[in-house]
Amino acid sequence: MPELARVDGPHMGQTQLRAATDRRATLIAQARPVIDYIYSQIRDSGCVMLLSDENGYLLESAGDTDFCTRAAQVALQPGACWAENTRGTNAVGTALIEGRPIVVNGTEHYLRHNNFLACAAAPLVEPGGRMLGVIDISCDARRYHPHTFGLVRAAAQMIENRIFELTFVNQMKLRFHLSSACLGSVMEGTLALSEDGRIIGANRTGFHLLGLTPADIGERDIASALGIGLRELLDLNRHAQGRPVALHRRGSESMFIMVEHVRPPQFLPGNLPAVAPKTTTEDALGALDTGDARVHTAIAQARRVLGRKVPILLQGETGAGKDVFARAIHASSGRAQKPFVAVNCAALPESLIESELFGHAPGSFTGARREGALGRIREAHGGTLFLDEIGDMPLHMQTRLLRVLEDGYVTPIGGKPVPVDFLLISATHCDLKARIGTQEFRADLYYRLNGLTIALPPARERTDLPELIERILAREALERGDGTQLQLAPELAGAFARYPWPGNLRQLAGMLRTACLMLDTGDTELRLEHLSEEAQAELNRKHTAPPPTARPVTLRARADALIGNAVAETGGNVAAAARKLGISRNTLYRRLAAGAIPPEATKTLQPRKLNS
Ligand SMILES: Nc1ncnc2c1ncn2[C@@H]1O[C@H](COP(=O)(O)OP(=O)(O)OP(=O)(O)O)[C@@H](O)[C@H]1O
Repeated sequence: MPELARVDGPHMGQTQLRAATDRRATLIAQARPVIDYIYSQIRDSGCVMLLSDENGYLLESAGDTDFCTRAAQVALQPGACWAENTRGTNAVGTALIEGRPIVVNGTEHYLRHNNFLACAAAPLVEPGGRMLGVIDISCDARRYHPHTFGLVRAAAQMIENRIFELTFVNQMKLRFHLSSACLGSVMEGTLALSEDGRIIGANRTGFHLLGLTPADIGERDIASALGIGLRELLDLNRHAQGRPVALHRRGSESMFIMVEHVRPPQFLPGNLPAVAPKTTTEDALGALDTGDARVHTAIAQARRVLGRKVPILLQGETGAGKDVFARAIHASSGRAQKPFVAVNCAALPESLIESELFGHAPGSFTGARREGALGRIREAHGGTLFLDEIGDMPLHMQTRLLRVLEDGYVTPIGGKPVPVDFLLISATHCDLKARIGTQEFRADLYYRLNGLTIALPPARERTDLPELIERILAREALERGDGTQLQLAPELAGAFARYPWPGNLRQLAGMLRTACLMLDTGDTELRLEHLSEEAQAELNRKHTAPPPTARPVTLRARADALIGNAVAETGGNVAAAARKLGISRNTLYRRLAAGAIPPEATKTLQPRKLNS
């Protein structure tokens, strides 16, 4: 029998434990209901159920008082570390190391004083393959029943499935199993699919049933995995009207499938649907609920995590309202009285971003402020940190940010680590997964930011433009000081309905603001003539049908053409072109750098402007 090594491994104090649980808020929020449910089935059988983090620190427990008292004597309780390198072979630590479910019974424990335990544990892995922690059921070795191993594996699968659903809440999902009875159960395989049928995520059963590996995610499409294309799959599913469909595969067993395809209602130019009834909720998030189904879903998602420290990733095109949405989350949360600190990662020069974000100690480097600087992260302490354009954060800053998010401490340049507490909301207009693929963005940071992804629709797809316009006009009227409700003339309303709004709500709000300024005193109707000449031409250009073309025109090509026109028309003045398009200069620079520029406009651009 091995000698008794260290009786006590590392143990966190109450404050550290609180900080550690705050950092794993998403994991705990998804694990807690499962722990409560499974424990309710095994209560009074002399056991404890435990959740550990990815380092083996126990975070949560639910157990029978008598057994918990015995377990506490060997530190089997929240705060203690059960990593294999501190306590030798044990279920939590060994499951972490081996990455598979395991039972460690009685004398199989390395430490003699743990030999009275029987522990079954299963690792928890997030959709991207990163280890999140372990779920464990421990009891007295004399009372161990093999069923416990099945229970703990089922619990792990339930938790992983919950995390999967949260991660891909807005994506099309394919649910499948070899048995139709397993569809809708914890055993079903699930794939998250992009609109063009690429596999962007899979749960554990999904990987197993289709023989996928993490390297397939983002690479393979549904046709290569299941032998049926997306269109065919959707057709089959439509005909099945909610019933499972049997898919006969050559050389493999038949599979039962169901597609969950939540497609938002489309904005039909010139045919505005009726506006949904106004919300009666008066809080900041409720005020954004102006009748669009996708925005309504986004608000409902945000509400679900209000009050919990779940990092939120806002996704949407430039000007779609991410900043406004982030502020509304903050204002509706319990942190509303604390600071809301917004940082535009694309706007910060790379040389300043480190001290701006993390702060610096007095006199820590040449050029530093003598009194030092707190840094934006610490300024957000107690409140919300909003990292806009997170996709543009330099890689080495991503590493530092990841550390802050993992440790809950920020280390100013030349200073010591300081604990920080903030709700993190980040926003991006770009496809972070694609940036992970090109190694411009860290996958582990992506998963850390993405406790919940909320997608905001572009203006052209919103079904509530009339309502939004009404709100913006009401605000303008208030600012004018007369409070009279302004209206759009039918001709202008029609032009707005047909226009695709490349600059999204920013462009819409900008146009309305200019028009309001042009109104004569006493006039309450906005007409085309109140818009700038540029805006009128822009709206008119969209009235005319695009010239017939042999090749299909992609959205990207249309956007590039608009950008090219704007740059050409402003004689290469990037700031003016960005204003005209209603997008930020940074976005314009990015698109120009990506080649969104016709040769004739290139001649007019001055290099200084591109680099400024
Ligand atoms: N719900 C809304 N109601 C009315 N106006 C809105 C709304 N959301 C956004 N806007 C208008 O659009 C402008 C741009 O919004 P916001 O800055 O939130 O967009 P964004 O997605 O963060 O853009 P970027 O990616 O460029 O930072 C706002 O200043 C406001 O005028």
